[in-house]
Amino acid sequence: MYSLRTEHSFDSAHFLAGYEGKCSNIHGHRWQVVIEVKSLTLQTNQQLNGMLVDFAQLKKDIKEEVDFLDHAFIIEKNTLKPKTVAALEEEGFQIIVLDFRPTAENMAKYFYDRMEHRGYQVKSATVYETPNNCASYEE
Ligand SMILES: Nc1nc2c(c(=O)[nH]1)N=C([C@H](O)[C@H](O)COP(=O)(O)OP(=O)(O)OP(=O)(O)O)CN2
Ligand SMILES: [Zn+2]
Repeated sequence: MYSLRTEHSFDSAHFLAGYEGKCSNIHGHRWQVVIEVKSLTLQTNQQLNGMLVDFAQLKKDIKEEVDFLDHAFIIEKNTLKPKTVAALEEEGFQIIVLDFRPTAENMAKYFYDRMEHRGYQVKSATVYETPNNCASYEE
């Protein structure tokens, strides 16, 4: 089995609704996303001969996924009043509403699914919330 690994980061704010402690308040992270993709075989055509996928393509794809969340305020659906979300949007803030609590674990699954959706066989997705703390998802 071959695997490739690349990483990219984004800066965004979030909070954990229902959490008892400081993480219930709005705060920011430099989220570091590490993606590993896998394949039993390598490509054989000229340009990609001997490659699982061109690193350039893999980097482009993860960058697009990560950039969607960059410099945004990530909110779990139904955890803020609609009028609060509307007011933030009216102020021009970049708001991303997700169906799940934005923990490192759930964000790892999110990136796993996004990359699978792009056609990759994902080995694992890891998300660092801080330089020392990360969560991974794999199947
Ligand atoms: N299993 C998880 N635990 C926690 C998560 C998570 O995603 N998965 N997230 C948080 C908070 O988002 C918080 O930002 C992280 O908290 P903490 O580790 O305390 O990070 P700090 O950098 O603030 O740590 P210090 O040691 O205080 O500098 C909480 N738990
Ligand atoms: Zn946090």
